[in-house]
Order: sequence, then structure tokens, then C-alpha cells
Amino acid sequence: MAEKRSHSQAFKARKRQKTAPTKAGKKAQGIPKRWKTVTADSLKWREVDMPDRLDDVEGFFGLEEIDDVQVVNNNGILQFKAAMAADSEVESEGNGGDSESEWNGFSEDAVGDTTPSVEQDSEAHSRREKETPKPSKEQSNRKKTKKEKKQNIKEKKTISRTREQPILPVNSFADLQDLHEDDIDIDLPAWESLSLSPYTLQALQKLKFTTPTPIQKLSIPSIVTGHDLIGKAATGSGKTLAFGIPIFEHLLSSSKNRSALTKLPGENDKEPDVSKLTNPLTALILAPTRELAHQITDHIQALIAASGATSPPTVVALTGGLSIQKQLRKLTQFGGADVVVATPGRLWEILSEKSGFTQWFRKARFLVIDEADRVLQEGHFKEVEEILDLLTRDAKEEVANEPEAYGTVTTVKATKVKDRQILVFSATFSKDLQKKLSGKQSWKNSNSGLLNDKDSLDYLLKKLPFREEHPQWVDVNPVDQMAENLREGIVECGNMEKDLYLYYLLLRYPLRTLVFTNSISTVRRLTNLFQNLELSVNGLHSNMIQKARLRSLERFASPSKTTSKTGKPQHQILISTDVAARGLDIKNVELVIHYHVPRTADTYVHRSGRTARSKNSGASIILCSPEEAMGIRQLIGKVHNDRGSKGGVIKSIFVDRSLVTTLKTRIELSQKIAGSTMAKESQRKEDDWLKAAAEDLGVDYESDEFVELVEKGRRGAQKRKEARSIGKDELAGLKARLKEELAKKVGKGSRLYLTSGLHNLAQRLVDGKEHDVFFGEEGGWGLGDL
Ligand SMILES: Nc1ncnc2c1ncn2[C@@H]1O[C@H](COP(=O)(O)OP(=O)(O)OP(=O)(O)O)[C@@H](O)[C@H]1O
Repeated sequence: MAEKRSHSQAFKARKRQKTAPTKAGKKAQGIPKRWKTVTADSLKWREVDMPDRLDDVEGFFGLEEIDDVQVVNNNGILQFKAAMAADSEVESEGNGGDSESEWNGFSEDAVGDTTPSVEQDSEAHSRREKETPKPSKEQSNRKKTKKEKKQNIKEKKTISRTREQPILPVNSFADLQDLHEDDIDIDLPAWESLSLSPYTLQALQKLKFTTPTPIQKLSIPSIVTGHDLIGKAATGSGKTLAFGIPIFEHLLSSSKNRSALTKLPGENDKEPDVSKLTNPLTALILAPTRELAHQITDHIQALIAASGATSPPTVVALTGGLSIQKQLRKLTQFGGADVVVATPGRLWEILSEKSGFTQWFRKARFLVIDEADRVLQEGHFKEVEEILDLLTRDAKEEVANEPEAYGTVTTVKATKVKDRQILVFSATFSKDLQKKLSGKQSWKNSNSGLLNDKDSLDYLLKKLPFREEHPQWVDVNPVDQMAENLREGIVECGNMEKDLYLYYLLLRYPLRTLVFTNSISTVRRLTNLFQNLELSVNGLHSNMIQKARLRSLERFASPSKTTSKTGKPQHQILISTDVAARGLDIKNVELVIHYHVPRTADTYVHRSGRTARSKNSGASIILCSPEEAMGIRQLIGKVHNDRGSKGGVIKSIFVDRSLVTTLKTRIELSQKIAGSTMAKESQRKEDDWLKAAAEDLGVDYESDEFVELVEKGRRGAQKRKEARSIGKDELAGLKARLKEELAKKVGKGSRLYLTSGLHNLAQRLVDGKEHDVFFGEEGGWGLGDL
């Protein structure tokens, strides 16, 4: 039965329909006089056998070959017109539109658009009809040449891809189905049971995602069938598409309700106009960081692009640090975006300052909260509670109170809050969350190690307007939070030696490495330190301007450079605060190093999860000082459900101490240079500030009295004074000495000779094949193997 066919079969069948001639196409009945507008769906397409060769196809691919059906341009909107003959093969569209008007071919006005398109073809066709006698059946059914077929396909493509044209087809997705001509054989048996549309399957095939990940397999059917859902799965396990695919599926299936995509000339230059929001928002996705919001946007856009949707739905990121006006213009063009990915700060800025947008956001069909434990964590985003409150207020009440706020959207069917699906995802949730949500267990009695401030999280989760009493709970891996192919290690060293040991690790394991610290000043210092040591290092923290943040990430993600001197690849290193801990999916990160011990267990999970993503392997190493040993023991116990405290989950890593000693001189020189550079830089900034302060106080900026006052108030003044006191010549001398040191080969005579063969060693760290790497050193701070 037709309904039982798989989607891929259905897809192939549809392609056969449009590439084959129809019986109707072979029984021309003379020139029709009256024409009626019909929908594509109402045309009686018939399945015909696929010819062996395209050359065997009589006539042309598609509508023009059905006699008595024309494709016309009616003021920029493509329409199908069917002849009103007694034995008509089409069904009436109903009462809408201009279906009853007589059609006499195109007027010049109707074809104002200069875009090369199928309507020009139709125009020529209609003129031919008026000017020349009707061709014989043989003539009209003559074989089209390959060249003609190609030309026509090209024209069809052109119209569907011309996003900037003034008016696009009303039902853009439906048109896409007909304009799609790529003959792709979908062969994705592992996705079959999820009943996805051919477009999604095509995208998955192009992206080479042959198998759904466990979170995708379990979540997608629930979401597609309308359930609220809380999804928990390890880092890098494909959670983005676990909600991205159902949203795209919804967009495809609801395409008939979409309003026209209209972008008027010059619209980009105008103020964003809320009255243009005629297209209802399908999904609002909240993410905790700007970078993650942009990444989710790119990820969903990539899915849409690979699907072959030639008038694709729009996905817009709303994040701080970039122009709000530009973002709002993107949001409002084409009648309003389909999917918005926002950080709470920027979204709240828009909702609170531009009240006209509130109603539109409130109609979102899906509300997704990615990294939910972080986004909803009390005190982390003060805006979230306000946003949720605003989005969940009774929609009807608002429409009554603020009719102007909804602009011209009165014709759009409102998605009431009760119709909204709530989807919540993270790699770290309390095991007891489901019980608490269902009211079976009080939050206070719970014993989850991974969430702080549990009472407030419970409060916020209860505020989420789940439309089901018990949202679906999908926990793919309830025992372990960590990625499957992750190797965890620990290096014990003194607090003041961390720079040295970090340098050792970076040299010994030349891999794409992400180093996490707990403070912005450490990111700045370490970036400077390792740049002096000629490593390819970039920094990332929240005090950087957004463009610099994105640039740093781009550089980190770029392919390894080959250094001209040695011919060896220079691996990219990123030193970051926890702004990069959540969600970022940077290809081929092989090693994560925790320079500072993470403050919470969930931070450890997420930081470490920047490597070993999808099916890749990776390693995570903590640098641990004696003061941190106790905290680490507890942390590992929580993360590994107390298996850590019994030993064996996190291994001590072998350190070649003699080699560490030889690196000492380099580090000390670089520390001095970095200290001096940074102190001078901060001196310049501080000077400007102090001059202004002295002026305010009415004292001389250079007076002893003022200098003394300032120095007293400074922490670490002595150290900074020393660093600043390094003169130009001394600094040049330090740099020259460092250069000499860097030219020397290090490690000769030690077990490890740093100038050779390290890449294999590093790879073995990641793969866990290097026995010497993880061997559980005795002594140290008594950690042994955790
Ligand atoms: N079915 C699949 N097959 C292969 N790769 C996939 C599949 N689904 C997603 N991926 C890829 O896996 C990687 C990780 O996906 P994603 O970023 O969604 O993980 P995540 O679970 O959200 O991680 P995190 O918890 O760190 O945010 C991405 O590069 C994505 O393109």
C-alpha cells in the first residue's frame, strides 16, 4: 500500500512522477478558453514506470506536459492554471484567490521581474499559443533534446534559488518538492525507523551521518510526535540534531501555513519593523554562550542546506557583542525568522526594550533550552527567569492588552503556550530530576552530585510550561557522564610549577589542545607566556570583544601550520576560561588540559567533553597541586559515581622529570618577558585612569602624595613594580637569551628527546595505546590512580 512505503521509496516515486510523461499529457483537446487556479497537490499526478533512459522519455519533465495545465506568473506569484474542460483532470482549489477569472495569457505587466525563470518560459509559451496555430500532437509531444532539458532544469533552479527576488512563491517548501531534480539514492537503513522526510534523509546522507546517535534515536520520534522532552547524553553525542531534526521536520510539514517570503528592495537599510513579522516563529533555542549560539545556528543551517531546500527556512542568532540592529533586521526580513538561537542576555535586551517583539516570540512552537542546567542555574543568567515569565504568560491575555504589539500578524494562527513543546538538553543533569519534576520526590531530599543550587533549579524547571504532566525523560547513559572514548589523566606538580608542567605537556604531546583556566588574567598571562615560547597559542575569555573571540576560535579550529624551520606541524593551542567549556564542537581537539581544577563537577564533564566527540578519541589531563588534591578526589568521585574514589578511572601520567628540569630556563625567561610586557600594558591603561582620578581629586598626578596613595591601594604592587622596572635593554637581552634557549635541543639523554618522533607518542596518549603514559605513579600527593 502506498502509505506503507518508506520515505525514501516515496521520494523516488515522486521523482519518477515528475520526470515521466503523463497520460494526460498525451491527450490534448484543443486550446482551452477558461482557466482556473489550482494547487500543485490537486493535480492528479499518476505514477508511471521509469524509462530505462532519459532519452526515452516522451515530452518534458513536468507540468507543461500535462495538457490543460499551465504554470503562470501572477504578479510575481507562481500559479498552476487548469483548463475548465468537461473532462478536466484537476480538482477545484476552492473559493480562494482569483480562481474564477478568465485567463488570456500573460500581460507584459505580469512579468515585471527580470529574473530568468520558468515564468518567462510560460510567457513565451502563451504568446506562441496566441500567435501560432496549435501544434500537432506529434509536434507537441516531440522528444526534447538533452540541451533543452538541461536548460529547463537550470531555469527551475534559478527561480528557486533567487532568494533576493522581490516576491517568492507562497508555499516555498511545496514548490521545492517539484523543483528538486537531483537523483540521489537514499540509502540510510539505520534511520528508516524514525520516519523522517526525504529532505532530512537527503541532508543526513550528504552530511555522512549514516546512523543516528542513541540520543537522536530515542528523542526524535518522541519530539516529532509532540512530546515535551528532557534529554541527557554525553558530550559530543549529537544532541543538537536530536532537537534540530524534529524542528526541521516540523518546518517541512507545516510549510503550507507559511506566509509568503517577502523581502522588499532596500529593506536591509531600514529600521527593523515589527509589523513585518507575518511568519510565525517555529523554534526559539536558548544557549548559554554566544559561541554556542552561533554554532547551533550553523549546525541547523548546515542541515537545511544539505537537505536541498532551495528556499530554505531562516535561522537567526541573537547574541551579545554584535550589532543588535543588524540582528533584528535579519530577524524581520522575509516576514520573520523560522528559528531563533539566542543567548539570554541579548534576548532579554530585545524583549525588554523592544516590546513589539514579545508577542511574536511568545508564539514559538518549540522552546529549546540547550545546556539547560547552566542556562537555568539560579544566579547565572538573571534574565532567564524574566524571559520565561514573559514567554509563558497567557497568550490570549496579552493579545487583548497589547493589540498593537502584534502588528499586522492578525491573520497568523497563534501558537498558544499550551501548544508549545518544551525541549531541554544537557550532558549533566541530576539523576533525580525526573522524579522531582513529577512531584514524586522533593528536591531537598535529592542527592545528586552534579547540580548546585538545587532548590532554585527546581523552582525554574517548574516554571517551564511543559504541556505534559510528565515530560519524556531520555537518559542515554545514566551511569557515566563522560564520553566513551575519553582517556582521563592527572599530573601532580607544585602550584608554582604549573606553567612549567603545562609547557612540558604541550611539547611532549603536540596535539590540538584546549587549556582551561579559572580566570581571565591567567588566560592573558599564559597566552603571552607561550607565544614567547613560539607555540601557536590563542586566548579566549569573556572580556575580549566578540570579533576577537570568534577570530580566536577560528584560528584554533584551522588546520595545523607547518613551521618552515623544522617542517613539523605546529599544533593549535587555545587557552580559555570556561566560556569555551560548554557545547563547542571544534573538530579534532585531541587534548584538554585543566590548568586550574574546575570549580564544579559539571564543569569538569563539559570541559573534558571538548575532546573525544562523536566517534573520536581524546584525552583530558588535570594539573593538580597538593592543595587541590582533596578537591579533585571528591570531584572525581562525583563524576564517576564514586568509582573514582576506588581508583583506576583517572590515571597518573608519566612525567619525565629530567626533561622538565631542562625546560625550566625557557619558562623562567618567558615568564619575565611576559610579566614585563603585561605590566607595561596595564600601566598604560592604569595611567590614563589615574590621570583622570587625579584630575577629579584636584591633585598633581606625579606628586609623591598621590603615587604613595595609589601604590598603597594596589595588590601585588611590588611584583608589578619590579616587572615594570625592566628596561628596554634588559628586555631585549631576555628575549635574545630566550631565542638561544629555544634553538637548543632539549631532552638529550632523557627518556624523551623532544625533537623527534613525538607525534606518534601523542597519538598513543589519545588512543590509550602508550603504556608508559598512564602508569600510576607512586608517591606524589597520594593520589596514585583515582
Ligand atoms: N548521527 C550522527 N552521526 C555522526 N556524527 C554526528 C551525528 N549527529 C551529530 N554528529 C556530529 O557530532 C558532533 C557533536 O554533536 P553535538 O555538538 O550536537 O554534540 P552535543 O551532544 O550537543 O555535545 P555537547 O554536550 O558538548 O554540547 C558534531 O560535529 C555533529 O556534526
